[in-house]
Amino acid sequence: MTASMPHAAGAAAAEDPPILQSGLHRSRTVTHGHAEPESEVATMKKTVMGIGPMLQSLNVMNEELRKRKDNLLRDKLVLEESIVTCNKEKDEDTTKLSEASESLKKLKTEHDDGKANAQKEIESLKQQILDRDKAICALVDTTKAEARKLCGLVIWYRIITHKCRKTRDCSLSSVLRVEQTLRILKTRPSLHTGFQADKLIHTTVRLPGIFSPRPRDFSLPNSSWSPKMMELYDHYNSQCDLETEDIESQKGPWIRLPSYNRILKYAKGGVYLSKIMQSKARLFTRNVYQVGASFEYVIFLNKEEKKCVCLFQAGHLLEGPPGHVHGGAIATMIDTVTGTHATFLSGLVVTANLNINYRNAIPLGSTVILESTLDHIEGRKTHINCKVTSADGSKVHTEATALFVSISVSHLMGM
Ligand SMILES: CCCCCCCC/C=C\CCCCCCCC(=O)SCCNC(=O)CCNC(=O)[C@H](O)C(C)(C)COP(=O)(O)OP(=O)(O)OC[C@H]1O[C@@H](n2cnc3c(N)ncnc32)[C@H](O)[C@@H]1OP(=O)(O)O
Repeated sequence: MTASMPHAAGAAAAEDPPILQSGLHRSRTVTHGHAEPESEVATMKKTVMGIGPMLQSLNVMNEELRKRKDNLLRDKLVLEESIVTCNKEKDEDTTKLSEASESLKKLKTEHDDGKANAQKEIESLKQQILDRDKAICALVDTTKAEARKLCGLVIWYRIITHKCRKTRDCSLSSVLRVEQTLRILKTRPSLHTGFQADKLIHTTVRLPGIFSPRPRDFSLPNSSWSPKMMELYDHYNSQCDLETEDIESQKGPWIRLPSYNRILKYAKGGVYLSKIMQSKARLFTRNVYQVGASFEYVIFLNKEEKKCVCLFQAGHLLEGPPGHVHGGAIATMIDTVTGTHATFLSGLVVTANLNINYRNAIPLGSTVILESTLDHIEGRKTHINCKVTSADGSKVHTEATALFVSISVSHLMGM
């Protein structure tokens, strides 16, 4: 029994708090050691008295721990709840994502289908354009005779109507002749390009008297031209061969280009162009009858040097900054001269790009020279340079580069 005592005491010591342990230990020692009992009791009492506050603090600690445990349990519950909510949201998001990717897939399919359809439409339109071009080429190239006949009829019709107007000949035979021509023209196969005999006749009939078969040539000198302008004109004009109907017979280096439609014949391929494009409209620069008021100019072409020179005198209608020429009017002249030049070099063209540097303002009424030179031709593109200088060449007013792109007749008709 005694042998097992220390073991039991040791086990109790392991479970009890340290102060309690030391008190018990001492009482055991006292019992076994036969020490003075009274003092030992007093010590024991003291020890027991000390245990009370210790137990109290232990209770407080215990309470705190319990509270912490409760809090942790509550937090755990909250976390569990939010995990459930998160999982729910995650599920919802996954569903939404799959729905979105589904609709995206649908949209993509629709887009691809639309694109394929558009591509098909583009192809078919391209084909239509090609067919239209082919039809025009067929007419222009293979049935020239037919087209010429058509043009001949138009011209004939114009002459008859003009004669009738002039002589006030309203006789039955004249009316019948006109009617008959009209009928023939209307039965001609019209191209799918807006180039319709009907329209042509309509335009011709309704043109006012000023558009006579002999239009005024605005490139000829008039009373508004300054002495400088006249001097320069004489200089270039003296180097021109006389203009004749047959361009092949013009042997001089310079040609003075008349202002009206007939100049188309000088363009590359223009002899035929001038026949199928019977427009009587003029460049807007030639639409002011009051001499000296707006664009007074003449263009000379040098076939050998492949360049153009334009003598230009700006009138008061072209005022921009006080006393000076408007930049747009200068741009117009540059476009006109380089455009004419490019037409001569490359046939039917349109301006694709025009870059202008205005260096010095041009005084109204002064004479300037626009010199247009070929930079290079690259496929459909004709690059032209242009310089505007004072009449004596001492001052550079403007410098420009222009790009012209060759177009087909059908492009022009469809523009
Ligand atoms: C001299 C003696 C002979 C006398 C003859 C006298 C006859 C007198 C008769 C008349 C005188 C004329 C005097 C007046 C002149 C006035 C002219 C005007 O004011 S014209 C109206 C304003 N211009 C337009 O309205 C064009 C509108 N634009 C178009 O129609 C097109 O955009 C066009 C034709 C320019 C191009 O279209 P696409 O589809 O046919 O060709 P894409 O492939 O786009 O271009 C072809 C090449 O050109 C380039 N290009 C096109 N536009 C460009 C740009 N703006 N800048 C740079 N490059 C461009 C491209 O990059 C392409 O080059 P890559 O073949 O690839 O090397």
